Amino acid sequence: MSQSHSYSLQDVFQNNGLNGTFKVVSETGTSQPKPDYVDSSCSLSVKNVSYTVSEHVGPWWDLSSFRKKWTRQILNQVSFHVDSGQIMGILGNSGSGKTTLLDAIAGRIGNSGKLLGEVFVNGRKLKTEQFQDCFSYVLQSDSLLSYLTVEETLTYTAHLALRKHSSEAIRKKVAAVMVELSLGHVAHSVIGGRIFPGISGGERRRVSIASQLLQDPKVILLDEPTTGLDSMTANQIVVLLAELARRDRIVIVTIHQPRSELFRIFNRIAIMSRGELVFCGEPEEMVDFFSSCGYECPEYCNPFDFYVDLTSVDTRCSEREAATYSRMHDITSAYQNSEVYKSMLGRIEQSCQRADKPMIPFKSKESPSCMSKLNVLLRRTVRNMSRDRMGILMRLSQNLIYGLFIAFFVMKLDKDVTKGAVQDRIGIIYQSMGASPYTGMLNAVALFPALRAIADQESKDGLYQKWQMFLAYIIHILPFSIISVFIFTSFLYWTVGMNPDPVRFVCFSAVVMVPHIVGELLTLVLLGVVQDPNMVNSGVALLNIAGIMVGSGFLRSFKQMPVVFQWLSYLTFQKYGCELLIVTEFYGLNFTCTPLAGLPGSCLVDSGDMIIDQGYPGALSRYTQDFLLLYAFLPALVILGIISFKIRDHLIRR
Ligand SMILES: Nc1ncnc2c1ncn2[C@@H]1O[C@H](COP(=O)(O)OP(=O)(O)OP(=O)(O)O)[C@@H](O)[C@H]1O
Repeated sequence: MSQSHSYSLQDVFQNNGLNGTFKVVSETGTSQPKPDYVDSSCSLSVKNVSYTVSEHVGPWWDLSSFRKKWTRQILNQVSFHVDSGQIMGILGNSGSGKTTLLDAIAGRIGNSGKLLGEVFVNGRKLKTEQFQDCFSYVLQSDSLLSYLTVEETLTYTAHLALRKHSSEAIRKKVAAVMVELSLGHVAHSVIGGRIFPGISGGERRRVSIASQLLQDPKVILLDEPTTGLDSMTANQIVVLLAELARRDRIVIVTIHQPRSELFRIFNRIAIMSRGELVFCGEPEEMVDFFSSCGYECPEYCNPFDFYVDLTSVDTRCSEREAATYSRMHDITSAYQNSEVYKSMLGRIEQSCQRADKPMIPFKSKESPSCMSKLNVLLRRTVRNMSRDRMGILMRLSQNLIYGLFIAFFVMKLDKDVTKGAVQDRIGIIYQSMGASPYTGMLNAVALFPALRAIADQESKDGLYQKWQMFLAYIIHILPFSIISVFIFTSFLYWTVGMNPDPVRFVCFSAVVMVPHIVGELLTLVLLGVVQDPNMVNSGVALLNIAGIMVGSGFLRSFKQMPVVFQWLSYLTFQKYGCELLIVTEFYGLNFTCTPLAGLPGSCLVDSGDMIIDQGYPGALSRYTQDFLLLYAFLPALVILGIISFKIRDHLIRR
């Protein structure tokens, strides 16, 4: 049943007679009558949800104990019932299982453990594939693009979620959601990030909630929405959530220890400890229940703090642990024998037994086609990046800066063999092939993890799949990669005086482009399956070092290499790239020589063709083939990336 009036903290304090200090015992009788939600348009029942995981007994280096496993109970027979129009707060100390319970309800728990129990919406049992379409889930951390405005953020999300809506309808929807969450005044402000200011933390939280509201969910789950906010802002967020609930929705929110003013904001309060529901009921029922157990909340004491402390298990020493565990256990048993518990079980049965069960209210899900999603993701990523001046500057200049180092070091290439004509040219080729992947890698590590976090969340919301974000990212970096490599090669090639043939310059640039893009692609592929960007950094660096060692033929000629390395060299892009650059630079080049006194044979090499024949026999005839094989690494890595991000779907649970 929806109610039209809105709440503010002030209203709540006044309605409840709460003027700063909290008097639990004397206030219980004066509470306002709760609305009757029995005929609500939606109900959520959670029945006997348990979750267990197997854990190794010992560390991995102690094999005998590592092989043994023990079962850990994370959730134990949790049941509760909520009707629409209600907000339920799940309280509990850290590690009590609040987030796991929310994940279990939302169907996001993954398959690392064993999940038992059932979730019903309107008395109908949810099937596995229905969870995502039924619940909206706001995670503890906001994953938003820093350079977009609030309005843009919501508009792009709406475009990803709602296909059948026209642009005008989406504009109206976004405007309505912004009004509902009081975001109108910051509609054109950028979200902001760690290095530049944007909207406040509370406003960011509201944008995250607004993104979920675009699909008109009936059930909204929020994990710690007040974490990291000052208490005033935290209270405002909870009041706002209560307001959303009053508009015919179910809101379930985990919260550490809210301020006492919020006591009557919640229609249901659940307290968790060690994976068990120690209590779940209305605030007044909670006070009565704990009083009947002999634990009266002292006057002027925050009841949330008091009851959570009372039911927590203190693990600081074994005696305290035994005593507090026993107390928690006694309270849980008392709750399971209480009228509150029985009446809650009755409501679950009532909603499941109803003959005229309403349909399950799914979120609006008119998802666009794969290409349209890719288009929206691409536009969103480009818009975000176009405002990141430092990011663009970094992308465009890093190769050039590297080119400056080389040019400054080499200065001018000589034709005289004894003055480094061969060695300096090979050095430039080695540096161009060996260092370009690093700049690509640095870009990906700096820019992609933020997008990956957003893709993780939005793919869980069913907006698109993670690999689509990967593709959008690749497409949007391509022009930057091409321009940045051309700036690098244009400067280096002509400054140091490489082979002065424009066609060769284009070939040189086209070859150097590949290691740069491969470095970025390889990093993205690994970022799909490895969470830690530092590990990815090290992995790509090592792969690149190994590749240039085996593939270039500079450190050891191919003829001298053990056969296994000769075969391995065919798997490296450096083999084809170096061979191409050697031919591009050395073919048809004639050297001069000033014989060095006391060094007979210093003038043995007189042409570039000799370098090719001796180090890379047949390279000239393989020129086109080498180009094709080099460029084949790009689509191969794109396909690997798609596979990697599909694997990520199974790896990332929350
Ligand atoms: N898949 C899992 N494997 C092993 N342990 C797990 C798994 N999921 C959760 N846990 C453990 O279950 C306990 C409850 O975790 P959960 O994140 O639900 O707690 P919480 O109440 O939300 O804590 P906090 O308030 O600190 O976020 C923790 O000790 C956590 O380490």
